[in-house]
Amino acid sequence: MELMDVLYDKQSGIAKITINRPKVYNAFRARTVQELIWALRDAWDDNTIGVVVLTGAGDKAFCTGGDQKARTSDGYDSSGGLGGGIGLEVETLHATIRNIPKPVIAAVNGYAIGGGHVLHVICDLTIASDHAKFGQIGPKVGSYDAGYGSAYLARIVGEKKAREIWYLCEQYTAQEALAMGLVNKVVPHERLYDEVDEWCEKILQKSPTALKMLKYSFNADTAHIEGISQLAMGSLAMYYGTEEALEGRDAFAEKREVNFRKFRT
Ligand SMILES: CC(C)(COP(=O)(O)OP(=O)(O)OC[C@H]1O[C@@H](n2cnc3c(N)ncnc32)[C@H](O)[C@@H]1OP(=O)(O)O)[C@@H](O)C(=O)NCCC(=O)NCCSC(=O)CCC(=O)c1ccccc1C(=O)O
Repeated sequence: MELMDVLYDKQSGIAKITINRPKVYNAFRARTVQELIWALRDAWDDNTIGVVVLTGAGDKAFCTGGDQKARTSDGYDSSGGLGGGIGLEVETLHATIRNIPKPVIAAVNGYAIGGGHVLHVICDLTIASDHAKFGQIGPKVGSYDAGYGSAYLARIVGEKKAREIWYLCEQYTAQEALAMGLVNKVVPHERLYDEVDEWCEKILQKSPTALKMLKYSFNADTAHIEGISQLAMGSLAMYYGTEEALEGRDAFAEKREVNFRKFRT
């Protein structure tokens, strides 16, 4: 597959996948999602690869979720990919990160917001730069991920915190994320990739079959969330066409205050 939105590099047992759309803070469009799935599948099939690193290009962002500028009145512009319900094959991307039988490390180099936050949540491990910021933003921009974004997040940070994250849509510092168990380690920004390499080296010294079975065991306990995710994305596809959701999208595009009060009648 010709890669336009993603950089993909394989070296010494490590597959590094970089979302490369820094102008939009590494937001993903349909094509980006397809390329991410392709790269993950390549790493899955390649027996020389023992660990996968997911990160974002530049200094500002890991990933800020769906590209709001590619959002039409019935979901995201799907012209660059298979599309489906919401115009992005996000369910397949999530399932691929979950099911690839190798650890996936999120190297969070900046904002991990919205659907970008969900990506790091699903990864096996997260190492964060000390200037990374974390949060969900869907209810502010007329969107939600009520699959892994809510149910699996609650497994990680607990029900109260997960509800706070979604209901208030605040941003959290890397240290706050560490305190709530959302990330494994915080390092000075300039050390991020050295630290990630060290974690990869430690993983590469371990038995691949043991790691694979452990990953499947961890996954089994939350496997039902895949079904919730399909329902969530199906409902999201219907929600995206509503005036309420479009108000969120338009307010972001027009850089103005959102007005959801009119929908509370
Ligand atoms: C990340 C911000 C908080 C950073 O703010 P700030 O530092 O002030 O920078 P900005 O000037 O806002 O941004 C710089 C530049 O980048 C553009 N940009 C940033 N994010 C996006 C984006 N997601 N899409 C398109 N463009 C983006 C921004 O417009 C600026 O460019 P200009 O040319 O100067 O205008 C802030 O940027 C921010 O809040 N971004 C919005 C993030 C967002 O709305 N993401 C989608 C959230 S939807 C969600 O959370 C739930 C849904 C979900 O998880 C999901 C599930 C399934 C499919 C898709 C999604 C999904 O994520 O939509």
